[in-house]
Amino acid sequence: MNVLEASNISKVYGSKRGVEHKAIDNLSLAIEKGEFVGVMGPSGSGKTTLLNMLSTIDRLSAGKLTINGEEINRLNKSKLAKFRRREMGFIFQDFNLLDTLTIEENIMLPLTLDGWKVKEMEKKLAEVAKQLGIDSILRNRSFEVSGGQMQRAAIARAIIHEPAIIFADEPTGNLDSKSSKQVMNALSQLHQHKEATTLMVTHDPYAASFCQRILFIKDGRIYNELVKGDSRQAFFQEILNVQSMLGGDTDDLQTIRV
Ligand SMILES: Nc1ncnc2c1ncn2[C@@H]1O[C@H](COP(=O)(O)OP(=O)(O)OP(=O)(O)O)[C@@H](O)[C@H]1O
Repeated sequence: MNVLEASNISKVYGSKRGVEHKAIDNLSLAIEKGEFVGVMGPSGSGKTTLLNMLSTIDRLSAGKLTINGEEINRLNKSKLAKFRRREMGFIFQDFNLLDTLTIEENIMLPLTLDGWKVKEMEKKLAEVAKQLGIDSILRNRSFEVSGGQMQRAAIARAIIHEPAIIFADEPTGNLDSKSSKQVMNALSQLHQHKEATTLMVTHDPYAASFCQRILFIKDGRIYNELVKGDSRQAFFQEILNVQSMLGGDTDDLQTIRV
């Protein structure tokens, strides 16, 4: 079953001089339930635009987007806001935790906004905190814990309401290699044991090697697709090969830490 289906979607940006720029060009993709899909591509290829379109933050210029059976274009503003809150989880590069709240208050935020009972929230909190190995920091504030712990708390917040799909934007972008490994292990565990469906945009080939499938974007179109076999190390090498064919971010090639 497909959780997300995008058919012939495009995004056109206007410019000050009236010249239009097609950042996403007639692109189609589908994500099955439980899949962990990565999106990679050189700078300016359209990754952020695609993520914003698929996560309903940006409207499509053309095409059709269906998530969990719901055609997004047909939802009005308030229904879309509710749909996004219930059916989507977000993980950002800079964690986006509120530092006036404790870690546990941050994690429970999606449930608080949805009016859950305290007992039920606490039960769910205990479950996700255990999964992500952050039980011991729940009473701390975000500035009292490490980057890796902050990101694992952000993952807990993204999954606590069991959304249909999780969107992750460069989740390891602000982390050292040890924390990146913990965060990517946590995400792939969720994918393996909880059937969480995830779309992750990343420049980091190491992080991407935890995905099941990578879509490479160039000039707003899908340039190539890689599917992981049995070995993450071999997949990592294949990702590097496609990246070098695509050109662009030479910095990415320095992230060799299989
Ligand atoms: N709001 C906007 N208005 C006009 N053009 C835009 C806008 N946002 C992005 N673009 C253009 O669309 C193209 C795709 O940009 P996008 O940010 O999606 O690329 P990206 O692959 O995420 O890049 P990076 O890896 O550097 O973040 C670029 O040419 C960019 O200049």
